[in-house]
Amino acid sequence: MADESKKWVLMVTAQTPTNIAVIKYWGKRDETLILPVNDSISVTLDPDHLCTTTTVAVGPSFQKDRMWLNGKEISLSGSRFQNCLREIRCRAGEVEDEEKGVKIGKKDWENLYVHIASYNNFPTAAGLASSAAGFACLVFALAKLMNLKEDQGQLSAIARQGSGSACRSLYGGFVKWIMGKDESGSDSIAVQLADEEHWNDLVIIIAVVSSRQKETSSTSGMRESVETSLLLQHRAKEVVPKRILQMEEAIKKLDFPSFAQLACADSNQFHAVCLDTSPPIFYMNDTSHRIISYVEKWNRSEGTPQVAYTFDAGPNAVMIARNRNVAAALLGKLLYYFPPQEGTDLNSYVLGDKSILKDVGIEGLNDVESLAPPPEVKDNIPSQKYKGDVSYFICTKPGKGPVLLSDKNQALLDPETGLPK
Ligand SMILES: Nc1ncnc2c1ncn2[C@@H]1O[C@H](COP(=O)(O)OP(=O)(O)OP(=O)(O)O)[C@@H](O)[C@H]1O
Ligand SMILES: C[C@@](O)(CCOP(=O)(O)OP(=O)(O)O)CC(=O)O
Repeated sequence: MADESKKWVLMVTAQTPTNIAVIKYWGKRDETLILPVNDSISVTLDPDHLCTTTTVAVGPSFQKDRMWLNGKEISLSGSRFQNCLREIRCRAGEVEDEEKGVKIGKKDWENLYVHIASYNNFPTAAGLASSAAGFACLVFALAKLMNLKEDQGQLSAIARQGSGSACRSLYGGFVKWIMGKDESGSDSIAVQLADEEHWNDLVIIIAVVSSRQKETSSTSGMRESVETSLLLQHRAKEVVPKRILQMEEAIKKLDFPSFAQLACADSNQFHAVCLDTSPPIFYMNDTSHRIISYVEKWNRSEGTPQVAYTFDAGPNAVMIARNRNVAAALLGKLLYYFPPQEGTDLNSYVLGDKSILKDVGIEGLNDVESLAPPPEVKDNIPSQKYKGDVSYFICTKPGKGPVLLSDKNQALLDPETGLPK
């Protein structure tokens, strides 16, 4: 290794997307290694709208491993962080930086500490899978810094040990997490089914539903389901294996009706498993249920599915529209039912790809107020509005996998000190 009295810091910055499962992971067969009871399939979301940026650094002056999340120092003592760090360190390779005169041998990594700074461009722990993007980014960035020779699949097996769903964020587009059979977990990895260009008609609208922080984390919720739900056993053994094959086929053929039918059914079954858990777990709320009814009614009135919905362990709705025209119509309907609270401006109510607003013909709040009631419900139920029940919407699309950011200005750590900027 280079002269330790010399001050040097080597850094890598990466950006990693989050993902939403369309066939859900719910239940572990091994809690420590995070091995699931069934395969799952997800769509990676566009990192322009939802992503984690992480800078990792190494330097001889660092006294211990440290991490800052969204500007605040957090502890790395938890077993999930420790497992990821251990798995990466033991695979670290040689690194040479001629410019800085630094040479790090394989063995040197055991005596070097890392600094990690990470930033989520969306709310952390709000049910938007920050842990998925976060752990995937941590593993991806450290693997680059430490020159791991492992391929993306092997990296996904390390990210999996931070948070199960994180393994799917190592790729863009459509991703399958293969549950694997091996007790070591070596075959429980993510693979890409299709890249983000494959089905580029799809548009995704997320309704972030107002709620208190969730009472049951995914980790403890799925543990309770494994212990008490018979439906979970049936789902993992009989239902998901068939659905996985059908979903793969639907994605391959760009078959939206099948895709939507499978995604909605799987989300509903996952929430049924939560209800079948003792004591029952309620992740969705009245707003979530309303959104399901609106989408179901609209799909039925059109004769073929226009929009798929899916809900993770929380009340937020993720809606996947078959194309941009449908997404614009969907956003119009959603804004009709869930207008913003007084004092909220449109700019902070619709986030992400705001250009869809123009397609709906909405330029300001006045236009939202004058939206016509969706025709499919006019005669059936009074079209009541639920002002303030949605915190905000995010318009996005399927996106790419992790990338390295070479622009030094995007680094979150100071290149001289290795401390947050
Ligand atoms: N950028 C990040 N880097 C590393 N770890 C992160 C990052 N962001 C979040 N995490 C980890 O994930 C935890 C939050 O996970 P949690 O499952 O509670 O919320 P979520 O992933 O946002 O929501 P959900 O799992 O319901 O979709 C944080 O406490 C932290 O440990
Ligand atoms: C409902 C889900 O979002 C559950 C995600 O669970 P996590 O990956 O957050 O759980 P841990 O592995 O315990 O960290 C479905 C999914 O993403 O497949």
